Amino acid sequence: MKKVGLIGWRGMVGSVLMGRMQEERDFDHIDPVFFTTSNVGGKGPDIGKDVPPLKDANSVDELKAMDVIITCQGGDYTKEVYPKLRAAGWTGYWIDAASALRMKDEAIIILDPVNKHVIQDGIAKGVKTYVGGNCTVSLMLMAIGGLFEAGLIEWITPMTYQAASGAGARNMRELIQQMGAVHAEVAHLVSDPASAILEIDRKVAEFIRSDEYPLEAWPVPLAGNLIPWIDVQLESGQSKEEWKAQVECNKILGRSANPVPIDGLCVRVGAMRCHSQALTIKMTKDVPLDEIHGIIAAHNQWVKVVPNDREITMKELTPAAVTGTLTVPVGRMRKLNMGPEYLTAFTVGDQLLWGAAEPLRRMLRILLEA
Ligand SMILES: NC(=O)C1=CN([C@@H]2O[C@H](COP(=O)(O)OP(=O)(O)OC[C@H]3O[C@@H](n4cnc5c(N)ncnc54)[C@H](OP(=O)(O)O)[C@@H]3O)[C@@H](O)[C@H]2O)C=CC1
Ligand SMILES: N[C@@H](CC(=O)OP(=O)(O)O)C(=O)O
Repeated sequence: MKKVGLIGWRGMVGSVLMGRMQEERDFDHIDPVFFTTSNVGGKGPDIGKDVPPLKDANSVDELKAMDVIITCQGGDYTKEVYPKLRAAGWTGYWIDAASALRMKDEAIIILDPVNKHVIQDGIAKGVKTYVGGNCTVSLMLMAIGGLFEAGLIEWITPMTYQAASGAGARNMRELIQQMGAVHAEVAHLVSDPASAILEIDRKVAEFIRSDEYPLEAWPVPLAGNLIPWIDVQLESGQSKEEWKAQVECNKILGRSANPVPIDGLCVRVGAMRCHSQALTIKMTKDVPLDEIHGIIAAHNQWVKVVPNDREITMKELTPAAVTGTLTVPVGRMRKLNMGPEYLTAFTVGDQLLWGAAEPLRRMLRILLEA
């Protein structure tokens, strides 16, 4: 059995990965070795079979003994350890959730329901580095991969509504604290039917702007607010999250030399772990909506076409409905007033599952089957 080193397994993405690997019985097919940056020699997780004590995730010698390494430890760890490991002559498979290596020539971005041919080509050519894509990018491709495959996309503008989980566990906790603090500030007025709504609103607005509002993980308030900037600022005026859409999407599709233009705005909202996106798509030709539905639905087993109906949309096309599932619903599809080639769509997906953990474990399975 292949020796598979797991790093970052107790973090948020890592815990989701561990849960999925247990559900799919991935551990039956590998010899797992768990690493740590903080508790060397400690007890490994309970996965239903014996595992050795935790090994040092910074030890190149320990890591070199692995056939495959899967890491969800983060970009700083990757930047520190990966070059040393390769320089030491390690030729094993490196599977990573962090963005650090995504755009390197030696790496393939993995999303096998969309680019299994690119992955299999890579394995055949000896590529050893496989990196999960940015969450919004992977979720958009899971939703409308069929339209790309059919060559129906001329360009896309994605406008995102990204959940707190994308910023990490601390940020999720703080969002909840913020929600609670806002409520606590005006709880007595909210529970009094005779109170004036504008008085409540004024107090809430004052509180959100005050120093009392819980604000350590987030740079500015999120609950009762939104943040139209995600990640660092680039010269182009884009945020780095916005820049990733075109470069990563085209790399996943294996068409970086002839890229589909993709550009829009990324916005953080107070959802917990599901990213949503409103897409404006310029199609290469006028295709009837029912055919579009069929093309999208046939692409993979997780995408779900939601009819453009008010009741069904409100029930099925929301973060609350999708969270914790692998289903990627896409709905609100209709032709825009701009013309019959202009399609709009709205899609939602769990950013810790398809957006982070799931492509990693599926890559491991592909390697085990190769
Ligand atoms: N969050 C996201 O949406 C996405 C994240 N990613 C990538 O995955 C990386 C990891 O993200 P994420 O899982 O959110 O990071 P976490 O902060 O949850 O976990 C990272 C590491 O922190 C250490 N750690 C320290 N204290 C704790 C604690 N109390 N509980 C759990 N772990 C702790 C663990 O290392 P140790 O066991 O060695 O101490 C753990 O592996 C990111 O940096 C990013 O590169 C990719 C896609 C999406
Ligand atoms: N930046 C994403 C989360 C993330 O970790 O993305 P990436 O894997 O591209 O760094 C978000 O905030 O929602």
